[in-house]
Amino acid sequence: MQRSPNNANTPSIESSRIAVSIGTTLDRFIKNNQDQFAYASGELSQLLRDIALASKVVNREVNKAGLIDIMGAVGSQNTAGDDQQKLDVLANIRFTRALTKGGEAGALVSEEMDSFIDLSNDGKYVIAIDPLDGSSNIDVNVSIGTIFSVYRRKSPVGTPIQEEDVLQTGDEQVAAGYVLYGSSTMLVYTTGHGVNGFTYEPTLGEYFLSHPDMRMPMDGKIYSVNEGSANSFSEPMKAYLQYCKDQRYTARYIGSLVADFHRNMLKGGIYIYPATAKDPKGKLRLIYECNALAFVAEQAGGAATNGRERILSLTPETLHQRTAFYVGSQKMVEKAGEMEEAS
Ligand SMILES: O=P(O)(O)OC[C@H]1O[C@](O)(COP(=O)(O)O)[C@@H](O)[C@@H]1O
Ligand SMILES: [Mg+2]
Ligand SMILES: [Mg+2]
Repeated sequence: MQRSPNNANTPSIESSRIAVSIGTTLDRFIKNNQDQFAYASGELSQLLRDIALASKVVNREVNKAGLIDIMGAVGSQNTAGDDQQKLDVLANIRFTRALTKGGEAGALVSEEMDSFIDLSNDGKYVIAIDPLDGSSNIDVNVSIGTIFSVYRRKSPVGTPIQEEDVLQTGDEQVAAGYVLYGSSTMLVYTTGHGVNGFTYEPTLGEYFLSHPDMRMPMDGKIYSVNEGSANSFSEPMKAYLQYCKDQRYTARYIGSLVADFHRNMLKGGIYIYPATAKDPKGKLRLIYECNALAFVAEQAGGAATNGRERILSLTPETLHQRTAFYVGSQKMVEKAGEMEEAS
């Protein structure tokens, strides 16, 4: 690690992708890397700031979940048929409000909203969001997250939002990432120029660069699968699970996609939510869960498939479409794919 010439104590990393100092604020990092934002007109970077701001508000509520009345369900269900938790609804309000206020977003797609919102403004971007990921873990104080994808609208600004604007392939994302509300709160994102992670410092109310140029190990020894549904897995999936055990891999499953993904990105591993009897098309949603993490994974040197095809190449047909999801270290995703292909 080089030492920056003008401040011997500040570690700095020079790489072909970025020039940063650990401890750079998110705002400063965005400013310094404006050229990484497609079209570089400031709108996309402002969108990212709006997402960061909303995540700070949600973080504040998550941190005191046991003290304030945001535990439990609200009594309604979302399109996926999940019981909406109070924090699902609250997080959806916070992100919708922040993204609507900014004016850069022209449309919003959310797990917690049946159809997309056309903001009828001059916003050039379409945001797809899972406001609160890992809802089953809210009341038990286990890490949860937020997942977001940003697309550029295709229809002309000032005209109604069309299906083509909200049903884009993952390869068309211009930015994507997640927020992890864990022992610390982190925001991790990519704009197609590598992946960077920022840790939230609550007393200063700022995100600081803590994980520059994140790389996912090519191989790993961790597998994350809900084995409780294993009886209804396909034969190739059962075979891959047995292969993981024969290799003496470690089983780790938090039940919050963002948290399982983040761990495997740092340590090397694979997360799989395959097709099951209960969810024959898989459980996770292509547009606001899988596309974002697939973009981050690939940008960090990992891979993401539905068992056979690249997630980012899939063309969605409906907003809340589900898919089987295999994501993580390249060699592990390839191995699982080979076993699928062999069947
Ligand atoms: O309880 P299961 O079937 O293992 O499913 C857990 C998965 O479902 C999810 O909770 C779905 O996400 P939401 O909480 O946003 O609906 C993922 O975070 C998690 O990986
Ligand atoms: Mg989710
Ligand atoms: Mg959710």
